[in-house]
Amino acid sequence: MKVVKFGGSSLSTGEQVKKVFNIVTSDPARKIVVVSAPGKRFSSDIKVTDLLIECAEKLLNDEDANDIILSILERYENISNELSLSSDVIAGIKKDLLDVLNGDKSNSAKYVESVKATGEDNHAKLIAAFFNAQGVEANYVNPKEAGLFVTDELGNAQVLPESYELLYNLRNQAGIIIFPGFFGYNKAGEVVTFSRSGSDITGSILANGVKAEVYENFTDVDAVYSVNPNIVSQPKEIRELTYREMRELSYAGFSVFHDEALIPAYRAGIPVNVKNTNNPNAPGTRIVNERSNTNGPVIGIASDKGFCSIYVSKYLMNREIGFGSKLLRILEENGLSYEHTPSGIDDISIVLRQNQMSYEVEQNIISRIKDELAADEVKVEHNLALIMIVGEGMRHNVGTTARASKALADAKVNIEMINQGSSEVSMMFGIKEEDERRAVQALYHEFFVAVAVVN
Ligand SMILES: Nc1ncnc2c1ncn2[C@@H]1O[C@H](COP(=O)(O)OP(=O)(O)O)[C@@H](O)[C@H]1O
Ligand SMILES: N[C@@H](CC(=O)OP(=O)(O)O)C(=O)O
Repeated sequence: MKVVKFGGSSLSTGEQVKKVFNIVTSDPARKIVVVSAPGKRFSSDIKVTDLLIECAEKLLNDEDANDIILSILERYENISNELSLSSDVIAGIKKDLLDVLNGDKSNSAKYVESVKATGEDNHAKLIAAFFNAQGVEANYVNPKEAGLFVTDELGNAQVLPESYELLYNLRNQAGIIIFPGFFGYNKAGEVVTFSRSGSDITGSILANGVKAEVYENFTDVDAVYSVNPNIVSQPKEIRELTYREMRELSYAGFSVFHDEALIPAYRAGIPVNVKNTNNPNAPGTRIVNERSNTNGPVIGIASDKGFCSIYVSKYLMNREIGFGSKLLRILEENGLSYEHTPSGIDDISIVLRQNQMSYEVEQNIISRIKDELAADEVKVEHNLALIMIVGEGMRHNVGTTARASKALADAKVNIEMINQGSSEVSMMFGIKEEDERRAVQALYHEFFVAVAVVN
């Protein structure tokens, strides 16, 4: 049995849904189909999920949301018309959406969650109707009925372990299962969504629950590329990656697959196959426990913007017991999570996502570190990009840091910090955001031979 997930780009029009139908029905093992809300049809288009969030926020502010409600319904109507579905389908979607929009607004965050989830929920119903109209038995399955229970972290849900056993029963259900991605239910029976792009997570949880032979994740590219194709044109395709490599790369910026989506599949030892809905015969990329092919120390280079670093120096920091834990406690007390902590003998930097930290919080942290830890110097540097070079081969290869540093120096990129991950399969470089593209292109050139770059 296979679990297949189709992303928003794969389901953005009726034509795309027809491709999905052909892919699913071409292989009887494709039994569980996880779907996203309609995504972008072209690059400047707006995802239905974004329209829903804007709509919910308008209604919470007592603003007129009629135009946006019409735009959302129009997306489903266009798809339904292209698929020649009966008008009942759209009538059902309209009723469901309006019921949720007119629902309880006393807790605004929970209200937004319910509205957001209708994107996937209604699309799953529409797609099930299309399969049935083609004479193929397919059933929409609601995550609550199936037992997909999650924590109460709104917009950042984590699966509860008991879900896996409950989801196993999906194996016994007749016909093809059309399952909405992106959300589950808390113990109180309320909708809670995963973080953005979280339908990938739903697919992985289901693959673990039903002990699938493979989790196929269909998107709009032929493979996971060794670098973001928006930075380097026609980059090298990756045939096989380990879970660990993919986790590092998706965490560090490969938006093609959600970084949290690997864990459930990994725990159950289920391979993940990233494939293209628009070219399903291409082999795609397989994510597995161990890979055989060797292609140099580096398999991929990922990057992401929006970080800052808090640099703290104090003479004899190395001898002060508990310095690190006191420092991290100050962050914890300000509700901040951190990404990396490169350190020296007398100094340490804490790298974090800067959108978590307001100006007031930043000032508070600086003065607390100075006062409570008697630091000699505290400096916050903003607008950093992190570049992650990843590859299992790096564990046994001593020259990688030198090659990367030289490539960056030749491209006139100043390295603000370096961190060798303890996993030994990754190396992180902190640089200024404005140097990101140049740096990634230089590293790609160094590790994957000369190719054309996108300016
Ligand atoms: N290393 C990479 N390999 C492949 N695609 C990448 C990579 N990094 C970023 N992407 C982007 O990820 C996109 C697919 O992810 P996403 O838009 O979330 O798809 P979906 O709609 O299927 O969920 C690609 O179109 C590509 O622009
Ligand atoms: N629709 C949700 C969940 C998702 O996974 O979407 P996509 O498959 O289009 O990335 C979002 O936009 O976040």
